[in-house]
Amino acid sequence: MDGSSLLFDPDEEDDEFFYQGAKQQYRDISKRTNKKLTMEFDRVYDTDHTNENLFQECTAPLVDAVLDGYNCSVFVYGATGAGKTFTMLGCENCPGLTFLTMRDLFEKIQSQNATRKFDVGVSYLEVYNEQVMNLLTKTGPLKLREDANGVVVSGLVLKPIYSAEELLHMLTIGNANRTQHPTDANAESSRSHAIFQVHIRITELSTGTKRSVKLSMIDLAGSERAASTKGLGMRFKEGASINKSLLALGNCINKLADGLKHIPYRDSNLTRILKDSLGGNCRTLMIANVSMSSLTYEDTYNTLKYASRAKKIRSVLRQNVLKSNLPKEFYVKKVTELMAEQERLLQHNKALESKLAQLERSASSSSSFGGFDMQELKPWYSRIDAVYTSVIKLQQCVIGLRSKIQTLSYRQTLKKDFEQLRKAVTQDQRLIQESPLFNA
Ligand SMILES: Nc1ncnc2c1ncn2[C@@H]1O[C@H](COP(=O)(O)OP(=O)(O)OP(=O)(O)O)[C@@H](O)[C@H]1O
Repeated sequence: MDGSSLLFDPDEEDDEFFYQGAKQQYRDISKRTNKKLTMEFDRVYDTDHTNENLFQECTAPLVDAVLDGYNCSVFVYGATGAGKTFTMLGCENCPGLTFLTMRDLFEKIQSQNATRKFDVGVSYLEVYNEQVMNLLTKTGPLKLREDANGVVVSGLVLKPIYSAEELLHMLTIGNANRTQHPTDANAESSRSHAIFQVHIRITELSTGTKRSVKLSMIDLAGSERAASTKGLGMRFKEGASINKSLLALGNCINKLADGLKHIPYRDSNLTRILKDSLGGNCRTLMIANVSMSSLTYEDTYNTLKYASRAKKIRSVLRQNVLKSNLPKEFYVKKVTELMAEQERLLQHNKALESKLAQLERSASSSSSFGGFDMQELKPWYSRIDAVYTSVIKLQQCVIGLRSKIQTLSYRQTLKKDFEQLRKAVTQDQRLIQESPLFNA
């Protein structure tokens, strides 16, 4: 309909039927009434839009967020044949979101090389029939386990990457290993969920601060009704497994949207792996692919319903900062600098205050406010406010740094005590060994 709303199942334009010049009102009782549902989304793209449009508006901002230290995930969801893989991978003339996003990521990394160090590693997994496989090495099934950092894939080794070309090469290898089988709905149907992840460790060269972030691109297998794909045997098992994991995903989305505490991530390996992309510390973009075909009417309706529910999920984001190994001297220097800055601002503030007092004095003695009108005074007031705000911020910073120094001093004292204790013990041991009693 427009850039952010969509009309599902609109009224069809019926040919009007006239009898003897009069329009006839009729209703086909065998026909289901149209749902005519208007749905609101952050953005709706129609058939004129390209993957490049999607990249510019949706995933380019995520690359900036990743480089600012936030985990981000993009996943495509929809009925089989609706265009999920096309959105993610595209074709030669119309590259998909993964290619465009990775190229942008590496360009931005290159432009920041002077001030930051980047260590990049990738993994490419597929969940096929509930089994987790490594698409880069064609190995598996891999086990999932949970630790303090969340769900971990046992035995998964990240492949270090040094250029955008290498990264795209890995993507090609993984795609070639992905499980695909023809269905009636799609000749090249992806029968597994594919999860491409780029893990980046960012080190700020000036401060040594480290951040570890993750960008995940997830191409889900298509939802399908068994009847619509006429799957038999293995294909039926595949379809059932896909639907089971998508059902588990739908349940998690519903519960997260309702703000519930217990989310059944453990119901499938797909939801276990996506745990931090759905409800964790992650900015998540969900792309719902829908087709205009009436063959996928129910699937399209379900996809849109899930997308509407997913829009309600709110997560709390934290920047991923790892501890920095900075010496105590760094903090001492920083405090000294901040205190000098604070002193300068205080002096500046005093000067502004006395200027203001002078103006107020002349204002009280004359109606013209000492030659200034109120409009001229306003900027001075806001400058004073701004200086006060800066002073307060600096004071908070100084307090934080002082407490860090105290902790470091305390640690140093403990270290010294420990050292003395160790020496004393060594000496005692030596005395014992040298004693005649010990040698007897
Ligand atoms: N925007 C598009 N422009 C041109 N071709 C498209 C577009 N979207 C999809 N297609 C074509 O439609 C077919 C099905 O698309 P695709 O494989 O991406 O569907 P899918 O949702 O990933 O399906 P499945 O879940 O079965 O894997 C492919 O041949 C693809 O090239």
